[in-house]
Amino acid sequence: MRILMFGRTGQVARELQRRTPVVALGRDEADLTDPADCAEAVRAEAPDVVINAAAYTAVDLAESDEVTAAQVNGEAPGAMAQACADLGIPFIHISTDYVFDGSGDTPFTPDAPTGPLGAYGRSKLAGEAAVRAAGGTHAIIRTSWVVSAHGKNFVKTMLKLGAERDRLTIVADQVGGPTPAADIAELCLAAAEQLIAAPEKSGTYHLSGGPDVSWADFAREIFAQAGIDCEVVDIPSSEFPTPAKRPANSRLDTSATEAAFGLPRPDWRVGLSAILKELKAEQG
Ligand SMILES: NC(=O)C1=CN([C@@H]2O[C@H](COP(=O)(O)OP(=O)(O)OC[C@H]3O[C@@H](n4cnc5c(N)ncnc54)[C@H](OP(=O)(O)O)[C@@H]3O)[C@@H](O)[C@H]2O)C=CC1
Ligand SMILES: Cc1cn([C@H]2C[C@H](O)[C@@H](COP(=O)(O)OP(=O)(O)O[C@H]3O[C@@H](C)C(=O)[C@@H](O)[C@H]3O)O2)c(=O)[nH]c1=O
Ligand SMILES: [Mg+2]
Repeated sequence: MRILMFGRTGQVARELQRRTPVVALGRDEADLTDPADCAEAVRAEAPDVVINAAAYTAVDLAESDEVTAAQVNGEAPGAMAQACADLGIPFIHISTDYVFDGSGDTPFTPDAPTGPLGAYGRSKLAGEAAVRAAGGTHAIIRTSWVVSAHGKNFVKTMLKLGAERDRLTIVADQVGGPTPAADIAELCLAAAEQLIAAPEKSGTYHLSGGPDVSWADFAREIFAQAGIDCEVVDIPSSEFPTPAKRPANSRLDTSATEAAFGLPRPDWRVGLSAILKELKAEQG
């Protein structure tokens, strides 16, 4: 299976490259602010499958830079998907829990109504629509709270802040599933393989780690596993003002993913322990 991937340095992009040979296009080879260039890259490589692991992920920055977010997260995936549809190859795309409005307290199923609260979520929702509109074989994998040993994520932030401070205030009224980038990479590869053989599996799927947890409780588990002595104090989102509003309920129903691809919902506490081990090994 010859895989072309957009993204090289991101969390999911790195985990994919650890698992299998891929042609990975970094920003220098394909800039997602130039959607036509991305489509041309697909046609030039003519692979068996394309995975898009690149995105504009700066949630707060997107509020004041929505034009760029819309190009990178909306138009570029649409152009990639159209090029894939023209070639008759599957397109694997990653989306987010932030397409939902965060209402209620039950997990969102893939067909639940969307309603993004901010510019990042709107741009990702536009990307989903463009991928579907291209009409080709595709998997849109919505995930949440991505963590890994590399790049920017909540685990890395907590390890840094926890070493500097003996007390942190963390929001406790946003609940979701932390998801190791490694598990997303596994699902992308399973989906790529299976969509080639069974294009009728095209559709939108959810993957998040379990159990669902608040950011505050996630921080507590990070400190417990890392052996860091830092008190976590629960606060409401109103006490942590940010440019972008985040959904209170980020729970994703992953049952259809398990049924279609045979991958069980990952336990993020196991993934977290692997991430901490990897970081420790790197520090020597
Ligand atoms: N991070 C998270 O918590 C979540 C992420 N997701 C989704 O998962 C997917 C993977 O996310 P993740 O691995 O965390 O992302 P990262 O933020 O770790 O990496 C993003 C990647 O996109 C690249 N990129 C950004 N802008 C451009 C551009 N204009 N042209 C080319 N490349 C660009 C970055 O390149 P460079 O290094 O050069 O900046 C980087 O390689 C994305 O679709 C994201 O929306 C979904 C839910 C949660
Ligand atoms: C650093 C810090 C954060 N927080 C809160 C802010 C926020 O609600 C929560 C997590 O902060 P982050 O900045 O990591 O969150 P954020 O960047 O919004 O993470 C999101 O990224 C995008 C790309 C996604 O698609 C989402 O699934 C989600 O992972 O923790 C505190 O309450 N106290 C703190 O000291
Ligand atoms: Mg962030």
